[in-house]
Amino acid sequence: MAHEAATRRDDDPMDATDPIIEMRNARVTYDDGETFVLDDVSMAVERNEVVGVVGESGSGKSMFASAMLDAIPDPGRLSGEILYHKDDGTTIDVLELSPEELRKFRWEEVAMVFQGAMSSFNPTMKVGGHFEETLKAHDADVIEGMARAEELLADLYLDPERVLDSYPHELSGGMQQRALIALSLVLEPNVLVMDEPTAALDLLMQRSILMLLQELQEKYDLTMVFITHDLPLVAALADRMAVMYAFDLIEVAPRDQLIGDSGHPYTRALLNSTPNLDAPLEEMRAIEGQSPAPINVPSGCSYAPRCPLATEECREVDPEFYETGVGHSTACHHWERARETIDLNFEAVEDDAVGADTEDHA
Ligand SMILES: Nc1ncnc2c1ncn2[C@@H]1O[C@H](COP(=O)(O)OP(=O)(O)OP(=O)(O)O)[C@@H](O)[C@H]1O
Repeated sequence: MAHEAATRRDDDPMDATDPIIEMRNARVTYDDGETFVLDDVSMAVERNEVVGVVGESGSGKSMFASAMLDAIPDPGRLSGEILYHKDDGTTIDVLELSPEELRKFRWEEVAMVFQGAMSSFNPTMKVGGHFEETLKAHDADVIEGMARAEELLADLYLDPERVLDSYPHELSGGMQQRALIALSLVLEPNVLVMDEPTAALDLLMQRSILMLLQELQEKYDLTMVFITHDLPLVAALADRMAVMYAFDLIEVAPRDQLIGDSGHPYTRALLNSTPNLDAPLEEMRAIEGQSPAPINVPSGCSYAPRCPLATEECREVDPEFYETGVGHSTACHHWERARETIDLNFEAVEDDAVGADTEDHA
């Protein structure tokens, strides 16, 4: 068979030389295990890398992000293992932390920023109050911490004095979101997990924030996990990309490989359905059919009912990951045929695309 040359992988956690977070067989259920909205997901995140996680709405991206911090919204239940490797070489088993330990972990090691800053801020408290309250709650030195807050706000091209002295509603959406990113970093976490952090903002502000995140990542050696449905947006920032379909990862690869040489028919369809300035409109193709609800996930490959290459094998055997390139894992029995027969019309994203047209940060 065509794919025999590839190594079949049974070790789900993707290879990593210096992982900071390892998710092993993570599952989330809201109905005592009848259905799963995160279904046996394993992935390692390398220290200092930027991982972009993409997928259609409802594919489980938020569950993936929240699982890293054991922050699944109630009454969801998370099982599996989340390991966090500290700088000092010790390892934290996140799902075994006490509520108090978890509270510290979430700000001091791994911080999270969600879409819609407005709902994260208390509207009756000035922005400066949020920084002070956070520092006090973690027994941090407030004077030192506020100096750090000012530096972070300035890093994000905000006027620290003005922003700290403002109520959240006095700031624009883009300023609020940047203030929230500064707040999430005030306790010097190593990892920043962002779930659609720019979704509510206009295109220019999205690009601008991405450029600032890139600068922050370099300045503070951050590891970033960026969740979005907007593939071109995160492709401009990510070192590695992961694609989710039906509550599971289906492909993980270095950014350029995922965009230029993906092996999964779904990833290729996703790329071809993405609005792209370089591709003629007539080449843009919507993905036919719908992704399954948790109750209807088919057996075998969950993409098989929509896949032009599906065979009996796909309907019967859920594909493991195949190693389809260096650091490139693809959960498809027919990855070689996908590359041969499904043409791509998505042009690779220029690295400097993030910086384009972003002079006005305010
Ligand atoms: N509180 C809940 N109870 C039951 N099911 C839920 C709950 N929250 C989310 N889900 C389900 O979990 C699945 C995954 O949701 P998730 O929010 O992770 O998707 P997503 O890919 O982030 O989508 P979006 O891009 O729309 O935010 C969906 O089918 C959703 O309906």
